[in-house]
Amino acid sequence: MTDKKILEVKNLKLSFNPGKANEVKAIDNVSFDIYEGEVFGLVGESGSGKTTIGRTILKLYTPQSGEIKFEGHDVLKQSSAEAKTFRKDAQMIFQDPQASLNGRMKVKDIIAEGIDIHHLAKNKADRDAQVERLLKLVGLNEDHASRYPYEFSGGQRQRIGIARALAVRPKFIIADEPISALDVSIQAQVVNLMKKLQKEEKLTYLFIAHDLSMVKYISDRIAVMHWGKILEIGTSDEVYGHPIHPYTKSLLSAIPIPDPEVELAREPIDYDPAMETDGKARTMHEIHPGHFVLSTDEEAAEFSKN
Ligand SMILES: Nc1ncnc2c1ncn2[C@@H]1O[C@H](COP(=O)(O)OP(=O)(O)OP(=O)(O)O)[C@@H](O)[C@H]1O
Repeated sequence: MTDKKILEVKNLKLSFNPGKANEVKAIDNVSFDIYEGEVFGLVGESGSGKTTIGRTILKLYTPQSGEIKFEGHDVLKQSSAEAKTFRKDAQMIFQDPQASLNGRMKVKDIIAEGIDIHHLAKNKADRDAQVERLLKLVGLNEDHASRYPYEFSGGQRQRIGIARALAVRPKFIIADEPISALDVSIQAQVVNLMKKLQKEEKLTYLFIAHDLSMVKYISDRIAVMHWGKILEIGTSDEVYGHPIHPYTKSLLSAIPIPDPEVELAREPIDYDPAMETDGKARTMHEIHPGHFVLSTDEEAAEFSKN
Protein backbone atom coordinates (compact mmCIF):
# COMPACT_ATOMS: atom_id res chain seq x y z
CA MET A 1 0.00 0.00 0.00
CA THR A 2 1.37 3.44 -0.92
CA ASP A 3 0.47 6.83 0.53
CA LYS A 4 -1.08 7.92 -2.78
CA LYS A 5 -4.85 8.17 -2.77
CA ILE A 6 -6.32 6.35 -5.76
CA LEU A 7 -9.95 7.16 -4.84
CA GLU A 8 -11.34 10.13 -2.90
CA VAL A 9 -15.03 10.23 -2.05
CA LYS A 10 -16.19 13.44 -0.43
CA ASN A 11 -19.62 14.35 1.01
CA LEU A 12 -21.38 12.03 -1.40
CA LYS A 13 -25.17 12.10 -1.35
CA LEU A 14 -27.60 10.07 -3.40
CA SER A 15 -31.31 9.65 -2.79
CA PHE A 16 -33.65 7.46 -4.77
CA ASN A 17 -37.00 9.14 -5.48
CA PRO A 18 -35.76 12.49 -4.05
CA GLY A 19 -38.43 14.78 -2.64
CA LYS A 20 -41.10 12.07 -2.83
CA ALA A 21 -42.82 10.25 0.02
CA ASN A 22 -40.80 7.12 -0.75
CA GLU A 23 -37.41 8.88 -0.80
CA VAL A 24 -34.51 6.63 0.25
CA LYS A 25 -31.28 8.34 1.32
CA ALA A 26 -29.08 5.51 0.03
CA ILE A 27 -25.84 7.50 0.41
CA ASP A 28 -26.09 10.12 3.13
CA ASN A 29 -23.02 12.36 3.16
CA VAL A 30 -20.34 9.72 2.82
CA SER A 31 -16.60 10.48 2.69
CA PHE A 32 -13.65 8.10 2.50
CA ASP A 33 -10.35 7.66 0.68
CA ILE A 34 -8.74 4.52 -0.69
CA TYR A 35 -4.97 4.31 -1.08
CA GLU A 36 -3.19 2.71 -4.01
CA GLY A 37 -2.59 -0.97 -3.31
CA GLU A 38 -5.06 -1.02 -0.43
CA VAL A 39 -7.93 -3.41 0.20
CA PHE A 40 -10.71 -1.28 1.64
CA GLY A 41 -13.60 -3.27 3.11
CA LEU A 42 -17.10 -1.78 3.14
CA VAL A 43 -19.38 -3.64 5.52
CA GLY A 44 -23.01 -3.29 6.51
CA GLU A 45 -26.29 -5.11 6.52
CA SER A 46 -28.51 -5.48 3.47
CA GLY A 47 -29.94 -2.13 2.34
CA SER A 48 -27.26 -0.01 4.04
CA GLY A 49 -26.16 1.49 0.71
CA LYS A 50 -22.97 -0.43 -0.14
CA THR A 51 -23.94 -1.42 -3.68
CA THR A 52 -25.20 2.09 -4.39
CA ILE A 53 -21.79 3.50 -3.42
CA GLY A 54 -20.02 1.02 -5.71
CA ARG A 55 -22.31 1.79 -8.62
CA THR A 56 -22.03 5.54 -8.07
CA ILE A 57 -18.23 5.38 -8.12
CA LEU A 58 -18.47 3.57 -11.46
CA LYS A 59 -20.87 6.28 -12.71
CA LEU A 60 -23.85 3.92 -13.05
CA TYR A 61 -25.75 6.32 -10.79
CA THR A 62 -25.40 10.09 -10.61
CA PRO A 63 -25.21 11.53 -7.08
CA GLN A 64 -27.16 14.64 -6.07
CA SER A 65 -23.99 16.11 -4.58
CA GLY A 66 -20.45 15.35 -3.53
CA GLU A 67 -17.22 14.52 -5.25
CA ILE A 68 -15.53 11.35 -6.51
CA LYS A 69 -11.90 11.64 -7.58
CA PHE A 70 -9.96 8.83 -9.22
CA GLU A 71 -6.20 9.41 -9.33
CA GLY A 72 -6.86 13.05 -8.50
CA HIS A 73 -9.40 13.68 -11.28
CA ASP A 74 -13.11 14.24 -10.80
CA VAL A 75 -14.92 11.25 -12.36
CA LEU A 76 -18.12 13.27 -12.71
CA LYS A 77 -16.37 15.77 -14.99
CA GLN A 78 -14.46 13.48 -17.35
CA SER A 79 -13.92 14.10 -21.05
CA SER A 80 -14.98 11.16 -23.23
CA ALA A 81 -11.35 10.00 -23.55
CA GLU A 82 -10.90 10.15 -19.77
CA ALA A 83 -14.17 8.28 -19.30
CA LYS A 84 -12.97 5.51 -21.61
CA THR A 85 -9.73 5.12 -19.67
CA PHE A 86 -11.68 5.11 -16.41
CA ARG A 87 -13.96 2.34 -17.72
CA LYS A 88 -10.83 0.26 -18.24
CA ASP A 89 -9.02 1.22 -15.02
CA ALA A 90 -11.97 0.59 -12.70
CA GLN A 91 -13.71 -2.78 -12.92
CA MET A 92 -16.42 -4.56 -10.99
CA ILE A 93 -16.80 -8.12 -9.76
CA PHE A 94 -20.42 -9.00 -9.05
CA GLN A 95 -22.11 -10.99 -6.33
CA ASP A 96 -23.86 -13.51 -8.50
CA PRO A 97 -21.59 -14.98 -11.18
CA GLN A 98 -24.57 -16.93 -12.53
CA ALA A 99 -26.45 -13.73 -13.36
CA SER A 100 -23.49 -11.63 -14.44
CA LEU A 101 -22.05 -13.98 -17.09
CA ASN A 102 -23.79 -14.20 -20.46
CA GLY A 103 -24.82 -17.86 -20.67
CA ARG A 104 -24.79 -17.90 -24.47
CA MET A 105 -21.16 -16.82 -24.75
CA LYS A 106 -18.12 -19.07 -24.53
CA VAL A 107 -15.84 -18.41 -21.58
CA LYS A 108 -13.06 -17.08 -23.81
CA ASP A 109 -15.40 -14.50 -25.35
CA ILE A 110 -16.74 -13.47 -21.95
CA ILE A 111 -13.21 -12.95 -20.66
CA ALA A 112 -12.05 -11.19 -23.82
CA GLU A 113 -14.99 -8.79 -24.06
CA GLY A 114 -13.02 -5.94 -22.47
CA ILE A 115 -9.89 -6.84 -24.45
CA ASP A 116 -11.94 -6.40 -27.63
CA ILE A 117 -13.66 -3.17 -26.53
CA HIS A 118 -10.38 -1.53 -25.53
CA HIS A 119 -8.39 -3.04 -28.45
CA LEU A 120 -5.86 -4.65 -26.13
CA ALA A 121 -4.97 -7.63 -28.35
CA LYS A 122 -2.68 -7.35 -31.39
CA ASN A 123 -4.36 -10.28 -33.16
CA LYS A 124 -6.35 -13.46 -32.52
CA ALA A 125 -3.33 -15.42 -31.29
CA ASP A 126 -2.53 -12.64 -28.82
CA ARG A 127 -6.17 -12.58 -27.67
CA ASP A 128 -6.12 -16.37 -27.12
CA ALA A 129 -2.81 -16.12 -25.26
CA GLN A 130 -4.18 -13.39 -22.99
CA VAL A 131 -7.29 -15.47 -22.24
CA GLU A 132 -5.09 -18.49 -21.48
CA ARG A 133 -2.93 -16.43 -19.11
CA LEU A 134 -6.05 -15.14 -17.33
CA LEU A 135 -7.60 -18.60 -17.00
CA LYS A 136 -4.40 -19.88 -15.40
CA LEU A 137 -4.15 -16.82 -13.20
CA VAL A 138 -7.54 -17.58 -11.65
CA GLY A 139 -6.89 -21.31 -11.27
CA LEU A 140 -8.71 -22.57 -14.38
CA ASN A 141 -7.10 -24.02 -17.51
CA GLU A 142 -7.05 -23.46 -21.25
CA ASP A 143 -9.53 -26.31 -21.90
CA HIS A 144 -12.13 -24.22 -20.13
CA ALA A 145 -11.92 -21.48 -22.79
CA SER A 146 -14.38 -23.08 -25.21
CA ARG A 147 -16.98 -24.05 -22.63
CA TYR A 148 -20.11 -22.21 -21.51
CA PRO A 149 -20.81 -20.82 -18.01
CA TYR A 150 -23.45 -23.48 -17.18
CA GLU A 151 -20.70 -26.13 -17.31
CA PHE A 152 -19.01 -24.64 -14.23
CA SER A 153 -19.63 -24.64 -10.49
CA GLY A 154 -20.46 -21.39 -8.64
CA GLY A 155 -16.87 -20.98 -7.45
CA GLN A 156 -15.49 -21.56 -10.96
CA ARG A 157 -17.97 -19.09 -12.41
CA GLN A 158 -16.77 -16.48 -9.95
CA ARG A 159 -13.20 -17.22 -11.10
CA ILE A 160 -14.39 -16.48 -14.66
CA GLY A 161 -15.92 -13.21 -13.41
CA ILE A 162 -12.59 -12.31 -11.82
CA ALA A 163 -10.68 -13.17 -15.02
CA ARG A 164 -13.06 -10.96 -16.99
CA ALA A 165 -12.46 -8.05 -14.64
CA LEU A 166 -8.68 -8.51 -14.80
CA ALA A 167 -8.58 -8.85 -18.59
CA VAL A 168 -8.28 -5.11 -19.19
CA ARG A 169 -5.47 -4.76 -16.62
CA PRO A 170 -7.42 -2.51 -14.27
CA LYS A 171 -5.94 -0.58 -11.35
CA PHE A 172 -9.02 -0.61 -9.15
CA ILE A 173 -11.66 -3.26 -8.58
CA ILE A 174 -14.98 -2.98 -6.81
CA ALA A 175 -15.90 -6.45 -5.61
CA ASP A 176 -19.57 -6.34 -4.60
CA GLU A 177 -20.16 -9.24 -2.22
CA PRO A 178 -18.10 -11.52 -4.47
CA ILE A 179 -18.45 -14.53 -2.19
CA SER A 180 -21.96 -14.14 -0.74
CA ALA A 181 -23.58 -16.38 -3.34
CA LEU A 182 -20.99 -19.16 -2.91
CA ASP A 183 -20.96 -22.21 -0.64
CA VAL A 184 -19.15 -21.48 2.61
CA SER A 185 -16.56 -24.15 1.72
CA ILE A 186 -15.70 -22.25 -1.49
CA GLN A 187 -15.72 -18.73 -0.02
CA ALA A 188 -12.24 -18.92 1.51
CA GLN A 189 -10.77 -20.22 -1.76
CA VAL A 190 -12.14 -17.28 -3.71
CA VAL A 191 -11.03 -14.76 -1.06
CA ASN A 192 -7.55 -16.30 -1.06
CA LEU A 193 -7.43 -16.07 -4.84
CA MET A 194 -8.49 -12.42 -4.74
CA LYS A 195 -5.86 -11.68 -2.12
CA LYS A 196 -3.15 -13.35 -4.18
CA LEU A 197 -4.20 -11.52 -7.35
CA GLN A 198 -4.31 -8.20 -5.53
CA LYS A 199 -0.63 -8.59 -4.66
CA GLU A 200 0.53 -10.08 -7.98
CA GLU A 201 -1.35 -7.65 -10.21
CA LYS A 202 -0.82 -4.66 -7.88
CA LEU A 203 -4.53 -3.96 -7.54
CA THR A 204 -6.58 -1.78 -5.23
CA TYR A 205 -9.90 -3.21 -4.02
CA LEU A 206 -13.10 -1.85 -2.64
CA PHE A 207 -14.38 -5.07 -1.11
CA ILE A 208 -18.08 -4.99 -0.21
CA ALA A 209 -19.58 -7.49 2.22
CA HIS A 210 -22.42 -7.79 4.71
CA ASP A 211 -20.51 -9.53 7.46
CA LEU A 212 -17.18 -8.77 9.01
CA SER A 213 -15.64 -12.24 9.13
CA MET A 214 -14.11 -12.55 5.63
CA VAL A 215 -13.63 -8.81 5.27
CA LYS A 216 -11.37 -8.76 8.25
CA TYR A 217 -9.15 -11.33 6.62
CA ILE A 218 -8.72 -9.54 3.29
CA SER A 219 -8.94 -5.82 4.17
CA ASP A 220 -6.31 -3.34 5.29
CA ARG A 221 -9.00 -0.92 6.47
CA ILE A 222 -12.71 -1.34 7.04
CA ALA A 223 -15.61 1.10 6.88
CA VAL A 224 -18.85 0.14 8.58
CA MET A 225 -22.01 1.42 6.95
CA HIS A 226 -25.60 1.69 8.18
CA TRP A 227 -28.63 3.49 6.74
CA GLY A 228 -26.57 5.31 4.14
CA LYS A 229 -23.90 6.58 6.53
CA ILE A 230 -20.39 5.40 7.35
CA LEU A 231 -20.34 5.01 11.14
CA GLU A 232 -16.78 3.85 11.71
CA ILE A 233 -13.52 3.59 9.74
CA GLY A 234 -10.26 2.09 10.89
CA THR A 235 -7.65 -0.53 10.22
CA SER A 236 -9.02 -4.02 10.03
CA ASP A 237 -7.35 -4.97 13.33
CA GLU A 238 -8.68 -1.86 15.12
CA VAL A 239 -12.27 -2.20 13.91
CA TYR A 240 -12.31 -5.92 14.57
CA GLY A 241 -10.31 -5.90 17.81
CA HIS A 242 -11.46 -2.60 19.33
CA PRO A 243 -14.81 -1.67 17.79
CA ILE A 244 -16.16 1.65 19.06
CA HIS A 245 -19.56 2.33 17.51
CA PRO A 246 -22.41 0.30 19.08
CA TYR A 247 -23.50 -0.79 15.60
CA THR A 248 -20.05 -2.26 14.85
CA LYS A 249 -20.09 -4.04 18.20
CA SER A 250 -23.46 -5.52 17.36
CA LEU A 251 -22.28 -6.64 13.89
CA LEU A 252 -19.22 -8.31 15.41
CA SER A 253 -21.25 -10.04 18.09
CA ALA A 254 -23.31 -11.69 15.36
CA ILE A 255 -20.35 -13.61 13.90
CA PRO A 256 -20.36 -17.27 14.98
CA ILE A 257 -17.10 -18.41 16.61
CA PRO A 258 -15.70 -21.76 15.42
CA ASP A 259 -14.71 -22.84 18.97
CA PRO A 260 -17.82 -24.55 20.48
CA GLU A 261 -17.08 -23.46 24.05
CA VAL A 262 -16.49 -19.85 23.14
CA GLU A 263 -19.47 -19.95 20.78
CA LEU A 264 -21.74 -21.10 23.63
CA ALA A 265 -20.69 -18.08 25.67
CA ARG A 266 -21.12 -15.65 22.76
CA GLU A 267 -23.84 -13.10 23.44
CA PRO A 268 -25.25 -11.19 20.50
CA ILE A 269 -25.36 -7.47 21.32
CA ASP A 270 -28.60 -5.73 20.33
CA TYR A 271 -28.20 -2.41 18.58
CA ASP A 272 -30.30 0.59 19.59
CA PRO A 273 -30.27 2.97 16.59
CA ALA A 274 -31.24 5.98 18.75
CA MET A 275 -27.77 7.37 18.00
CA GLU A 276 -28.84 7.70 14.39
CA THR A 277 -32.37 9.01 14.84
CA ASP A 278 -32.11 11.70 17.53
CA GLY A 279 -31.48 14.44 14.98
CA LYS A 280 -28.16 15.55 16.51
CA ALA A 281 -25.40 16.63 14.14
CA ARG A 282 -22.56 14.11 13.99
CA THR A 283 -19.21 14.22 12.24
CA MET A 284 -16.28 11.84 11.98
CA HIS A 285 -14.06 12.05 15.08
CA GLU A 286 -10.63 10.43 15.27
CA ILE A 287 -10.81 8.42 18.49
CA HIS A 288 -7.47 6.67 18.02
CA PRO A 289 -4.93 7.46 15.30
CA GLY A 290 -6.58 6.44 12.04
CA HIS A 291 -9.73 5.16 13.77
CA PHE A 292 -12.75 7.39 13.10
CA VAL A 293 -16.30 7.21 14.45
CA LEU A 294 -19.37 9.24 13.49
CA SER A 295 -20.28 11.01 16.71
CA THR A 296 -21.13 14.24 18.51
CA ASP A 297 -18.33 16.00 20.45
CA GLU A 298 -19.71 14.57 23.71
CA GLU A 299 -19.88 11.02 22.37
CA ALA A 300 -16.37 11.33 20.95
CA ALA A 301 -15.06 12.44 24.34
CA GLU A 302 -16.80 9.45 25.94
CA PHE A 303 -15.41 7.02 23.32
CA SER A 304 -11.91 8.43 23.83
CA LYS A 305 -12.12 7.87 27.61
CA ASN A 306 -12.99 4.20 27.13
N1 LIG B 1 -32.88 1.58 -8.00
C1 LIG B 1 -33.36 1.83 -6.78
N2 LIG B 1 -34.53 2.51 -6.61
C2 LIG B 1 -35.00 2.79 -5.38
N3 LIG B 1 -34.40 2.41 -4.23
C3 LIG B 1 -33.26 1.72 -4.33
C4 LIG B 1 -32.68 1.39 -5.61
N4 LIG B 1 -31.53 0.69 -5.39
C5 LIG B 1 -31.39 0.60 -4.06
N5 LIG B 1 -32.42 1.21 -3.42
C6 LIG B 1 -32.58 1.36 -1.97
O1 LIG B 1 -31.42 2.03 -1.48
C7 LIG B 1 -30.99 1.48 -0.25
C8 LIG B 1 -29.56 1.00 -0.37
O2 LIG B 1 -29.53 -0.13 -1.22
P1 LIG B 1 -28.19 -0.89 -1.61
O3 LIG B 1 -28.53 -1.96 -2.59
O4 LIG B 1 -27.15 0.09 -1.98
O5 LIG B 1 -27.78 -1.55 -0.23
P2 LIG B 1 -26.74 -2.70 0.07
O6 LIG B 1 -26.11 -2.35 1.35
O7 LIG B 1 -25.85 -2.89 -1.10
O8 LIG B 1 -27.67 -3.96 0.25
P3 LIG B 1 -27.53 -5.42 -0.39
O9 LIG B 1 -26.46 -6.10 0.39
O10 LIG B 1 -28.89 -6.01 -0.15
O11 LIG B 1 -27.22 -5.24 -1.85
C9 LIG B 1 -32.00 0.38 0.09
O12 LIG B 1 -32.97 0.91 0.95
C10 LIG B 1 -32.57 0.02 -1.24
O13 LIG B 1 -33.89 -0.50 -1.09
